[in-house]
Amino acid sequence: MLKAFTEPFRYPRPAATQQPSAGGGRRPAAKAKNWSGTLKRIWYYLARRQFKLALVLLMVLLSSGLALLGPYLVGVAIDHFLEEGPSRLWIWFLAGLVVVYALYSLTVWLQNVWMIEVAQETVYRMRLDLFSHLHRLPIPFFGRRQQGELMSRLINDIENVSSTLNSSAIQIFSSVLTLVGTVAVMLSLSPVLTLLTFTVVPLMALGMRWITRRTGPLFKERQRRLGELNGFVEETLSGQRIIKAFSQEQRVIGEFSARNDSIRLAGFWAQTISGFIPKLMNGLNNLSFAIVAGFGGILAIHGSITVGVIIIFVEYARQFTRPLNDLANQWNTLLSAIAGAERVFEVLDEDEEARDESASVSLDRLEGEVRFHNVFFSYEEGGKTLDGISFEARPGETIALVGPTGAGKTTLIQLLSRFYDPVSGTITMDGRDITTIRRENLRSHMAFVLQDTFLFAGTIRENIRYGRLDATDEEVEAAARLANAHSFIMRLPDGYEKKLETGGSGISQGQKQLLAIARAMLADPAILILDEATSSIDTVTEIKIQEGLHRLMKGRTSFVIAHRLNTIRQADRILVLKEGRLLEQGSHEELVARGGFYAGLVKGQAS
Ligand SMILES: Nc1ncnc2c1ncn2[C@@H]1O[C@H](COP(=O)(O)OP(=O)(O)OP(=O)(O)O)[C@@H](O)[C@H]1O
Repeated sequence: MLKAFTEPFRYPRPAATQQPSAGGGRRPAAKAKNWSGTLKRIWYYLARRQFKLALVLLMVLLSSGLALLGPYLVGVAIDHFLEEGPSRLWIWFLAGLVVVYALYSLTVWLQNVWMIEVAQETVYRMRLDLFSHLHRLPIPFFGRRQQGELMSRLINDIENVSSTLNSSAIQIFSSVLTLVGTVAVMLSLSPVLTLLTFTVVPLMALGMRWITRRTGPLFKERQRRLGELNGFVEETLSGQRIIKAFSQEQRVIGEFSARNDSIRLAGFWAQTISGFIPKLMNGLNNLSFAIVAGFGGILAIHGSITVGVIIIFVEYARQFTRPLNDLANQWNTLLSAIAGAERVFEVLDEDEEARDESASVSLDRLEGEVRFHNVFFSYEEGGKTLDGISFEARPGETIALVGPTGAGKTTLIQLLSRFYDPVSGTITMDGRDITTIRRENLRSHMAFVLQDTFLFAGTIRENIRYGRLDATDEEVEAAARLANAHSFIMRLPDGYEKKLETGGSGISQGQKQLLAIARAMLADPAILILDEATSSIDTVTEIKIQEGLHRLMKGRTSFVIAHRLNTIRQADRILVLKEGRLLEQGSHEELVARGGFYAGLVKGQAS
């Protein structure tokens, strides 16, 4: 059976420390800011397409070899014709060159196509892993993170990795190969001229070091700020009503502007400084060209090298600095991709919701008997959010939870659904410790109807069917009838096919509640969690909701966070919580007769 719905409880804001059992603890940030670790993990993804990758590498090898062969042929041809004079061989040299460059283009094209395939597969896996992992993370994790920021990791950071793998990875690899090959051939032709060409290398290395030391942190910072901006945008868009209601538009725009500006600044400096790289490389390239031409000419005059070798060197000097240039250009892209990948792996390293014990069971049926045995719980070390709670709910009973704000009512429910586990004490269902029941199975026996009903973008029918995905249309409508939702649905222009926007804008608060009841009805759970609406709903809808709830609660163990005297009065047992302690429990009459805290509350409400 599927869970009716895990509504967004009002999960409070970040807890500084986690209960270990909550499973939200972060591992030491060893992997973050760890280059080799991050690259290894990217490799782990790439290695899934080993065969294609091997083909790519083969093509890169071939293309790099062909790139070396071209200029070599030209040099050999020049020397040949200078020595032997004009001959018919030129046709063959020309044909050879055409073949070399045609093969070069073919191998480059093939490596690109295959690498795109590998890259797309890699980011597909990464994205899937991250999304699946996000859905296995414990609830406290989401209290600590902004949704938009997480989305930015899922979309922007992975996109960053994708574009780098698509283009830069090959380029970097082929640059290294070309570089090694060029140097090897240069050395074999003229060690002296090679050394002279190398004189620009230390300058290049120094320049690059100076630049990347500055741009690396800037790119990373920009990425981080971009993630935060995403979070901010998401938060302000979802909190539109509150922002408008409190006339905070200008403040929000001001804050956005400041954040936007900080990204602009980080981006400006990162791009400006890294923009020096091509200029620097170009300058040094020209310098090496001049060195080869000048000194090569002198060597040729002295007869220690041929004109052909100079031509080869001029071409190779360019080939030698070009990969360096490419490497330098790709460096920034690589830096930003590694920063992105690190941010993805950082989330992947978050501990998942603690795994179910291997001995955990799945129950087909649950009667709905619930017991708390001396349960203690705290969000933070040393606190006492729940302080020795013990009570029993027999199958089918309605338990009302009352008490002042912050008393621990929501927390008690969170423990029941195992979003958190007690620090000590046990919670049992049908006599079985709930930690021995698989979480998914446990939650599938529960349904939630909360104040703030969350509806997904989709039709009304789809939203009700969320309670049980294999329900037929007839079952969906029957559930809606029982929930008193059918008549309002039929009055809508498209009836059950009416499309709702995310959050269910377009229908009223009361109607949303009726849909939530229908959804829970369809799920047919043994245990119900109800958070009574505090907002005022018109009397007719209110009666409909009460009727619907009444039918829904029949035969199920229901926990109601109650605000209304009516509900409380009808409950089989009322648990009165205050500052985490269970002050009193009993029926309405019993508690009134006792004349304690509850009796005071009732008097207060009555007056
Ligand atoms: N994630 C959290 N981290 C730290 N403290 C929390 C967290 N959630 C709740 N608390 C604290 O635990 C206490 C109990 O909160 P809880 O939400 O259970 O109260 P409640 O009785 O449901 O209140 P209300 O009627 O206002 O919803 C409060 O003091 C609250 O501040």
